[in-house]
Amino acid sequence: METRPSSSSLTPATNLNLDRLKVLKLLGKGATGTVFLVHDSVSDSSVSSPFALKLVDKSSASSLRRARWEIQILRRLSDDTNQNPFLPKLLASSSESSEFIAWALPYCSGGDLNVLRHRQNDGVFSSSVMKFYLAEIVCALDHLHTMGIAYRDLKPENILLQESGHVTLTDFDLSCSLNKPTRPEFYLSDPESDPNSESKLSHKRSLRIFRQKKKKTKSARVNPITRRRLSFSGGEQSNSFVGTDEYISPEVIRGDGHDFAVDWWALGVLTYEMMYGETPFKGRSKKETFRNVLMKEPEFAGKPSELTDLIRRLLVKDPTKRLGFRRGAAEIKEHAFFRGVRWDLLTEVLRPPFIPLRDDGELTGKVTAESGFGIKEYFEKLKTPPLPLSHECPENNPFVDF
Ligand SMILES: Nc1ncnc2c1ncn2[C@@H]1O[C@H](COP(=O)(O)OP(=O)(O)OP(=O)(O)O)[C@@H](O)[C@H]1O
Repeated sequence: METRPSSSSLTPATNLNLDRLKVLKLLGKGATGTVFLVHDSVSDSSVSSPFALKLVDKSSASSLRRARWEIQILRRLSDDTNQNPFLPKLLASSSESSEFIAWALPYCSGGDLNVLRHRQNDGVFSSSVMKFYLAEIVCALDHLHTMGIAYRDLKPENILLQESGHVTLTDFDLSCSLNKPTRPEFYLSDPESDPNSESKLSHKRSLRIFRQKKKKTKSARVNPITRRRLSFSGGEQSNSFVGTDEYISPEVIRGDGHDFAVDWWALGVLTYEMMYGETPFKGRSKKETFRNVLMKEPEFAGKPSELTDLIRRLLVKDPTKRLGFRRGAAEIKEHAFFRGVRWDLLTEVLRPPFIPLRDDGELTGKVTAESGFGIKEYFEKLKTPPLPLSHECPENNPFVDF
């Protein structure tokens, strides 16, 4: 009998049976969850449709709360009749076992934008590559904001590349539900001001000099800051203290209450990092980073350009004066840097700058249905002391990344 591919037959209503899933690979580990590439050993024994499975250990009450919230957001995104191509779909979730809460997502085989940036010459993207990724990210944020969701965790590590080379935002546990802004101009698309700046980039040359002037500091941006006050949903603003140090906005640090404009601030930080290979406000400590976010203006190497103008307008400390505050994504889409982008045709017309190589062997060769580990077995194994190195065979051992 022909077996049905697993991920294509999953729906958000499907109840995943964790006992049938086999781990092919560890995809990542964040502050709350562990993400595996898995396949269903019964319905997909030939490993034709593997998918990503995020597992969260239920022993931490806050992780559990955040996991349930993330599933709720993903379900909303999946139920939306007008699905956005740059946001993930919930494929299925498992009924909660005593130990885990788990859900399935489409596998993004291209890794994340942080890894991709480090593979570039000088560790930065060209302006045209940035335009492609930023346009897709703006579309994804626009869609979330239209649904009343502030994302609040934009950073390169959370921007994954699909097999097609297009982006997908991931990790929604810090997002929150807000009422849509009541200011009427938010819904207008009237670009009375054109924030154009005509000068050209002489970017890479000045980048080296600029970097020499800056001190190197250690990266500490994996763990989101814990909430001061839990508020997943509420009114027009949220007061919770969330985000990753270098991406956090001034209004969040001040505890002023914040809204969708925090995502446009983070877009400014992201754009800066894609351009210069480092974030604009990073200090030697969290305290110094926060002081910089509140007080320091971003430094730009080289001549002013449309790109630096965009960043400058996004990194305005006062959220009410920030690009995107008044009319949302429309203001950003109208910026000169995005001139020529066909926003309605992003998925069809543009050829993504990088297409992940399809490594079939990775999925079906070295680790097969027979050799894949069960989820529970995987975690059990982690609790036992490792074998001496001489007994390990790294090529076939999916635990090596741990
Ligand atoms: N659908 C996917 N396809 C491929 N890799 C994925 C997928 N989802 C997540 N990952 C990988 O797993 C990592 C951790 O996932 P995620 O960010 O959702 O976990 P988290 O515990 O919520 O992280 P954080 O510490 O940022 O809150 C990601 O950075 C990415 O490398």
